[in-house]
Amino acid sequence: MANPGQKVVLITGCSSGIGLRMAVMLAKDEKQRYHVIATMRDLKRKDKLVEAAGDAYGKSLSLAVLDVCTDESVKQCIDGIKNRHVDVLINNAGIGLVGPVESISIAEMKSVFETNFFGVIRMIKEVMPDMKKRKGGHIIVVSSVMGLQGVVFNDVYACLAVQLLKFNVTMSMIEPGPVHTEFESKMIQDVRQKEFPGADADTVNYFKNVYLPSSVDIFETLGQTPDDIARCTKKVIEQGSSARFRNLTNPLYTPIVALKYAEETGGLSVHAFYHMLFNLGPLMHVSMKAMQYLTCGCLRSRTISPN
Ligand SMILES: NC(=O)C1=CN([C@@H]2O[C@H](COP(=O)(O)OP(=O)(O)OC[C@H]3O[C@@H](n4cnc5c(N)ncnc54)[C@H](OP(=O)(O)O)[C@@H]3O)[C@@H](O)[C@H]2O)C=CC1
Ligand SMILES: CC1=C(/C=C/C(C)=C/C=C/C(C)=C/C=O)C(C)(C)CCC1
Repeated sequence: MANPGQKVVLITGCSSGIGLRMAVMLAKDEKQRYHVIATMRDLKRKDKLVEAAGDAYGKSLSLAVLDVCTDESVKQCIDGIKNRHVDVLINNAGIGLVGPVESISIAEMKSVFETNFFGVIRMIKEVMPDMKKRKGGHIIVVSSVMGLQGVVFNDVYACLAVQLLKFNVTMSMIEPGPVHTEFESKMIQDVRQKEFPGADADTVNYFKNVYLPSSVDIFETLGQTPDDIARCTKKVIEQGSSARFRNLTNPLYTPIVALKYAEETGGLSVHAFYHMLFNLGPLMHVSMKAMQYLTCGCLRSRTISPN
């Protein structure tokens, strides 16, 4: 149970990766400011978290079952918290899916939306009304640099941020680029097992032999650790109501995002990505470094640095 003065932080998807490291970092806060409710859909996967939490387990860190895809599971978890009081909600649970669109079934795509989109909405619907009543709270969404392309989602989040300001509830997006977690290994394993039915040989070839090696290269050159993302998120929590809405975590990735805003038709980013992927190939990470150099690191200040 939280001590008086401690903020109750609920995190989804804590069995691995970013959620696990956030839970541990906040529970071990040197000033003991947080009580973390680390949730996961299957408690059989708790061992890594319990081990990493050490002494904090059972004190500033407690465990609860929560599957973001089920209304009942979400309700049961929140009802199980004293006064349903959550100060900081961190929506972290999420799954990835790569591959040519024609080879992916609608059911598979729906499962991504069910987790990454409706999972977040489900959590917000359950927790936000109490925050509005209390006139305080912070909702954090671990989104992605890839989310910056998804205008529809961003509109929904932006609208919520404006409305919530009126109730003193802060909304923040954390937008990491590649991070070394199970996300990456699950993606590679998934691709190995699949045959991509419905996609033509050229598409499968570009996907497997051009995109995937480049993607692995990008993870190697730019990849952050889940601790980096946890540190950024801790900073955002500590900024309270002055926290920014968008928080890019990776200064090396900012030039890529900047292209999108530098030229409003989208032509610049489409052609730059095409060139990087199909013409530069193995030299791509050199061009990423060059872009960083050309922007003189001045975009660094536009990120929430983990350091
Ligand atoms: N790694 C990366 O490069 C990046 C990741 N992100 C985002 O960061 C977040 C965390 O991912 P990351 O730590 O990297 O990946 P991991 O695969 O290591 O962790 C994902 C976590 O989400 C959980 N999860 C999946 N489905 C559900 C569900 N229905 N209910 C509750 N929990 C669920 C998983 O639990 P289980 O063990 O039960 O499967 C796991 O604990 C995701 O939202 C992802 O989209 C954003 C940018 C980059
Ligand atoms: C191949 C390739 C790219 C790959 C980017 C990757 C692989 C980003 C991964 C982000 C992740 C994993 C986000 C998770 O939500 C760039 C840099 C766009 C440049 C063009 C070629």
